[in-house]
Amino acid sequence: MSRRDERRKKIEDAFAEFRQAIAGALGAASRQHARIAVERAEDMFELMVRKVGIDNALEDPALARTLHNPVLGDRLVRTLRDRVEAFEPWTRNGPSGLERLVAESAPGPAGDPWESWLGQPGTGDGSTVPELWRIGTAVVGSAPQQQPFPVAVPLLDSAHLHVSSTSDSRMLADALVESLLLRVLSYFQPGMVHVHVWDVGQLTGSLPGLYPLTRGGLLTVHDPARLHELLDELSEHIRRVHTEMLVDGQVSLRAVSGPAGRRTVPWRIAVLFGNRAALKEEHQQKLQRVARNGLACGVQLVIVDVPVTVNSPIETVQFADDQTATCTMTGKHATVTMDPALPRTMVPRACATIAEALEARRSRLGSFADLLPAELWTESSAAGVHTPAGYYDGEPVQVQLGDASPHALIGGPSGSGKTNFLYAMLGGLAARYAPDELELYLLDFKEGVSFAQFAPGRKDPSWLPHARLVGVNVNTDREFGLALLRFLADEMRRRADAAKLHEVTKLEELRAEDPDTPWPRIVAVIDEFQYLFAERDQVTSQATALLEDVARRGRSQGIHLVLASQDVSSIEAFWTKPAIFEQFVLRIALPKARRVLVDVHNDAAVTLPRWHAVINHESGVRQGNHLARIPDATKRGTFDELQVELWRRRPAELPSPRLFDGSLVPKPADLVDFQELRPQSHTPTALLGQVIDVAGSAAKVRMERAPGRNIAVIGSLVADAAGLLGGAMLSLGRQHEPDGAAFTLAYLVEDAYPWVDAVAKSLRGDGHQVEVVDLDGLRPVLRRSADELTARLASSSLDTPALPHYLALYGVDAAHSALEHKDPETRRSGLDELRTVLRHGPENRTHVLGWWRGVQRLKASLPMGSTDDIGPWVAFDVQGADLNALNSGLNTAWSPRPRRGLFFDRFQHARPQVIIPFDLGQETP
Ligand SMILES: Nc1ncnc2c1ncn2[C@@H]1O[C@H](COP(=O)(O)OP(=O)(O)OP(=O)(O)O)[C@@H](O)[C@H]1O
Repeated sequence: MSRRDERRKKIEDAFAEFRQAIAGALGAASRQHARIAVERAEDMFELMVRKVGIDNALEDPALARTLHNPVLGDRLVRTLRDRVEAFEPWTRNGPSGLERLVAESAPGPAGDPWESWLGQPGTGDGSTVPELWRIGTAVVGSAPQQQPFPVAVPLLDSAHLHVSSTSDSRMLADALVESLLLRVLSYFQPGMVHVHVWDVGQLTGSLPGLYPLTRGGLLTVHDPARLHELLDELSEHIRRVHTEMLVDGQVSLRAVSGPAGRRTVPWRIAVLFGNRAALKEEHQQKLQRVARNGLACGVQLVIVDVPVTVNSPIETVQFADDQTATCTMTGKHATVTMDPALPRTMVPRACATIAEALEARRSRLGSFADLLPAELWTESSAAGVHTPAGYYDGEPVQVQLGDASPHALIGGPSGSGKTNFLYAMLGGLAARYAPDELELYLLDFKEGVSFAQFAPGRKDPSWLPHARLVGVNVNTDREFGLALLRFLADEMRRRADAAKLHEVTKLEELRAEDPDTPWPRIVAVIDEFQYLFAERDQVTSQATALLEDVARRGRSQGIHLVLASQDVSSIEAFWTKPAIFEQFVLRIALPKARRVLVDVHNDAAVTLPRWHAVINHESGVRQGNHLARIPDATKRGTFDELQVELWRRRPAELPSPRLFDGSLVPKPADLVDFQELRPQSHTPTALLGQVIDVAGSAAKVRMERAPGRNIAVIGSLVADAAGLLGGAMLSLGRQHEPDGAAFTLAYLVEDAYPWVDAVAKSLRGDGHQVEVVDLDGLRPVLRRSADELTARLASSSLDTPALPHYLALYGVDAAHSALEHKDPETRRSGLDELRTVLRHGPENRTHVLGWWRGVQRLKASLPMGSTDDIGPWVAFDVQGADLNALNSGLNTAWSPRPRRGLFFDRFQHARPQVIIPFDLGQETP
């Protein structure tokens, strides 16, 4: 073989080898390709099956052949196995777990089949609210086993409900809403849920089965053209809840009622049926506002076929044409089948039963006893006090005194029931708050004894443990109102000081910072308060200033005023004092009350039926009106029984309330100040009667060794003067040991003798030396005293202690003519001697306590009419102008009134004060 052939063969072999190699390579590649192609097809198959879901794939006719391709068998098995694995926890626990959960979260009518509850009125009082409400059952279509599980949705405080349907499934949507409403209505006590229905298409027709509820006011059907009215009504309700209930920073009604509290404001469920067309923009906005704020205020929306977007929790149920539904609660993979609709004939019957039960409840509820809590004295007054005072539609209507409504104004003509209202309110409060949480100061200017019940009485020894002061018959003693206001202002300052010390500003904070000190809220009631402002005088101007102070600053110190009046003009006068009036946020108008509410725009009181009241926590504007029927709280077996029960529970150490009865005149021994007098070495104090103050203190004059420490009583009536002089002498007697002082009693008018005699006997009974003289005997007494004093003055023995000597002269002016007579030897008259005693006596412990029957008569006894020697005086039936002659510049506007004296001690007082002289037991002549 030529070298050339040889080379060619090599080349050909090489090519053959190459081709073989190529062929081999190509063959391998195509095999590889075929394998990859099969694998890819299997992957694609698996992907597709997983994507459409194995359950769908199995049912898809287009896939039927592919699924039976043996090549893909493995993948199918793997997918099926994976699905079983993936669903395993769900299959094991899901449906049964949900069953359990729904049973727990949707108890009773919220979740049970209708057979067990439909037709029976509910009993829930709102203290517990089911978290879920059952609507049907669902299955997860993609699950290996189609185990059904219950489906329930959140409602009421938790979420609104949005239902959308197609025209074929709308009936199901209606049935769903009806079932849910009946579940809710049958869960709670009748009256706790009010339903509003609006249907864009029809005035009647939607939810016809619920119509019997309209009878009890539980269902309101709204005009299709007036959606705005319904939405405004709901907004107004939300606003009210915010202003009246969520006043102390709570965020929702649920938070206000607390974990165990009964709901006092009924839920409002508004059902809106649309036609899938969008609402007008204006309605959209209103609806969104209601949706946003409603849940916290017990307003629930159920929106059917109204396209909305709302920015608040909302549950959606979407019906498909095939009558199944999906809902947000279960997600789109679960297919929900609604529970069957409630039996058509039973729904109206069930609703009628609910309405009847409500009516029965309304007629049953509403007595005084219903105002009281199940347990007495359990509430804290830290943030304020509240109580129902009446009923509207069988639901309690609350009154509140707290930061938001600090003070109350009550108005109504005579006989309209103001006193009864006060009893209802005070009963409710006293039953809720223990006496260390709430103190009451009760003052009635009316003649009569409407508050006397609260204090211990002769027949009924019980008293209201919260009452610290009860004032009755104070009609002319306006000073007593002043004293109460002054006491409140002082207490307010004391609280403000304590708050400052703890670096807080409000009572609530002070209580938290200082838990060991009782800081009760104080409610001060003044019935017929207009008497306080009855005259143009100092009492009125002081009362106005004090009232303004307490009204403005009492709010933060837990001091609340409740003022009642039947008098329109007094309330009108109040309007002219806006600084005061504006603080009276709580207004209570009884039938025909005028000017208590905002007059022009709020005439609700005019048409108010008997025994009703408008309770308004918004300064009387119309939107704030709450009508309430007030139970009889004054008949036997109401407040009186409660008081006995509370009295039995009172803490042992609690003192009875101080009773101020304007018709009573105290005996010396009635006053604590008198009881506490003991013999002592320091300056004695004469008690002249009772000051008009909250503590019931005595009017006191310290009998110092100083010029002017005599006491003058001016007036025409012996009873007044004798009560005063006698009380003073008896009180002085208690401060000296027997024989530690000399007492002279001179009756210079006959009428005074019985009093003088009684006082003398009493003093002698205590072991004192008492000299009793008549007109004739006075002169020697004066002479002796004057001589003694002159001698002491001359002998510079001024500092050696003299025996105290008290001369009570009854009717000094009656002795004038006798005293004017001059002694032929000494050329001194009795008057001269009297003047000597008045001038020099006090420094030597000789004090004159004299009664003159007029200012001029008194001045006639004094040298040149100078009143220097008379420090303290008490005037009875003397006009203010005459008194100015005693102390120029005093400018006293004093209108005399029976058994009251005006007391002034220029060394002690800035202005005179009214006192009640003692009753010394003598018949008034
Ligand atoms: N809610 C009520 N239910 C039944 N009776 C009532 C009710 N309210 C008041 N009464 C009765 O009406 C009468 C007058 O009531 P009350 O004394 O409370 O009125 P008032 O406005 O305080 O009148 P006044 O100012 O003249 O004292 C009383 O006999 C009382 O028992």
